[in-house]
Amino acid sequence: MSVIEVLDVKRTYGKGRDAFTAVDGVTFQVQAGELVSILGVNGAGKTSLVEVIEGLAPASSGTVRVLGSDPIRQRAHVRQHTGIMLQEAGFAGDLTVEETLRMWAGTLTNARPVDEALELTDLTYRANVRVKALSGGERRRLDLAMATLGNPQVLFLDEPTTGLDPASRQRTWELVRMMLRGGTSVLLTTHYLEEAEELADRVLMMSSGKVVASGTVAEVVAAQPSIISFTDDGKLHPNEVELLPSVIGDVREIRGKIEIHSDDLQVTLTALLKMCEDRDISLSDLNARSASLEQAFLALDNQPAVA
Ligand SMILES: Nc1ncnc2c1ncn2[C@@H]1O[C@H](COP(=O)(O)OP(=O)(O)OP(=O)(O)O)[C@@H](O)[C@H]1O
Repeated sequence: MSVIEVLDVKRTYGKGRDAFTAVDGVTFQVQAGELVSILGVNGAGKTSLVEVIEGLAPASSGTVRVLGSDPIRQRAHVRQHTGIMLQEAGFAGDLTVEETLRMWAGTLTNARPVDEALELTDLTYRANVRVKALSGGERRRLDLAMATLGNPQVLFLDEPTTGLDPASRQRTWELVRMMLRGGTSVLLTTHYLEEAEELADRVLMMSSGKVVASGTVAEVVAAQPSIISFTDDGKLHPNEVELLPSVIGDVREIRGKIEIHSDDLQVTLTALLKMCEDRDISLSDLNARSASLEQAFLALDNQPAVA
């Protein structure tokens, strides 16, 4: 049994002529210990979908099961095993960080020690500070400490690292990986594509309420070309560059820099370097990179739905 099962879910706002379908027939599953990341431009329908899975709003049609239960009708059972980190959490500003965590721990059946939660989110040194005095990033870390305090089987993370410095972001990713190793299933929404590349077992790209691509990062990125760019001081003719093996599309010149796309990075790069070696041409600013999730994201947005 999947931990999260979403079957043909639709969510429509308003009625009649004003009706607007924000989620339009989405189906997917999340297995135990798996992290699935939902990606999409602003307004794609991510929050509208995740709210339904969290049991915060009903679907207009379709079914959702979390740990085999309906997240609205069997809310008590589902909530007991779920951690939710929303974009904006409402904390009592006058409580300290530690008091906030202790109060929350008191409501949970399987809470980790508060000291451990502080340590894992790097908040030990802020334990006695009132919540209203925390910086934005520290507040975000407190959100994460609260969401993971009960060792949940299912964890919802909505933009968990927005506003975090690079070191705190790494710590957050470590904590998420630790939860995954412990068997927690995670549903992550993020605009930070490197975060999805780092953490996601599978990604789900949404556009206009529909899923337009899904699979592992490697699968979603596979259709995109690799990119090689360099400066050659005009020694190579665009035609001969275009004829290198596995080059696809036109050769582009951007501010004196040549950019080529390849569907086999190793083959094209080897041939390019051989040609330069034979003719004693030195390339400056040489850069070669495989396709990124960001490239796939930009290419896939506005494409017709596949699921
Ligand atoms: N209460 C509402 N009433 C009417 N339309 C809504 C409502 N909430 C959201 N929408 C619309 O539904 C669409 C999807 O919104 P949603 O917030 O789910 O997108 P999102 O992918 O989470 O965007 P973002 O990345 O900006 O958070 C948007 O066009 C939005 O304007």
